[in-house]
Amino acid sequence: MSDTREYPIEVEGLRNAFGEHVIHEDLSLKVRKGEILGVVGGSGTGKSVLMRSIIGLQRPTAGTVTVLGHDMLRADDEDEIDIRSRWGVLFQGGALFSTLTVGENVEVPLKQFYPEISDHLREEIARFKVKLSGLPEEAAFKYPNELSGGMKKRAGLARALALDPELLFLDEPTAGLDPIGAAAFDKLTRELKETLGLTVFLITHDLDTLYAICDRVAVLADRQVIACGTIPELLALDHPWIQEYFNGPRGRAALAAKGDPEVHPEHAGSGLVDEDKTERGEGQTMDKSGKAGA
Ligand SMILES: Nc1ncnc2c1ncn2[C@@H]1O[C@H](COP(=O)(O)OP(=O)(O)OP(=O)(O)O)[C@@H](O)[C@H]1O
Repeated sequence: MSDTREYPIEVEGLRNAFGEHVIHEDLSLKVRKGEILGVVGGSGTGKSVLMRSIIGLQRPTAGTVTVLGHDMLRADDEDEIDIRSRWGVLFQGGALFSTLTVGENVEVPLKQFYPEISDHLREEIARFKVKLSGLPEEAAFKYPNELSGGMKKRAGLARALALDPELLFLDEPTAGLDPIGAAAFDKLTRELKETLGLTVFLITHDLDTLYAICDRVAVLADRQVIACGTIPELLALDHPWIQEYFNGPRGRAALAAKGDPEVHPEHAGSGLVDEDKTERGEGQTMDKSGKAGA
């Protein structure tokens, strides 16, 4: 059964370090059910490490990560299998097995999590996911090296969707795609989110993607999520990185392509303040620089 909690992903007080190199310190983030959350930040700020911490590929040195109500750092094997079967991940570059066809790649998680499914049904499901990802059906029989960059991304997406996930993690899905291919991938992501009711954690450097499909954007800097909100909300902050990013020449071009980012009614009230904490009287306020204060 699908999860009904408001925040399927909750990260609190996260610390990640490689030796002396501290990547995250007291980082907190909540992802709302049904949203596409864009995650941005300069190169090396730890966007991928954050994603890896959430999906259990990176063990933090402190903090808690709760996914679909499960404490990821203390989950037993059974819990872990359950949670892993409820998310799909598209890694940078697609991470397809080069010796398997696209269809066989999509079958991998099906075999792993549902070994009892018959070969015939598994192949049918894989072909359906290939089509769902916007590839022609015959792409299921091709090997990754026979595909264009855009097709590889879609093949990776088909595999991420294999288990009908509730959560979808996308690490720079439009990197390396031409603008038309990138826009088509964005549209597909949005459509899939809406039709399948997905919650999407999307790491990107692509401003067009942020404007086109993200409901909110989390900004990583100074080892933390320094702000999280709609683009209009972020634009109201005068943090230097945020201003340079969204109001620099590329940001303005992306904005012009999209039109004025008015606050959508569904975003009203989705402020930068942690509403739950406010209710509990322990709210953080955000000063205009986007820094969380007491
Ligand atoms: N396994 C690892 N061992 C040591 N250092 C690592 C490891 N993984 C990541 N790092 C370091 O952690 C920092 C954050 O890396 P990460 O890949 O999360 O950055 P990012 O924000 O995703 O960057 P980019 O936008 O360039 O992809 C980098 O300095 C990186 O070198």
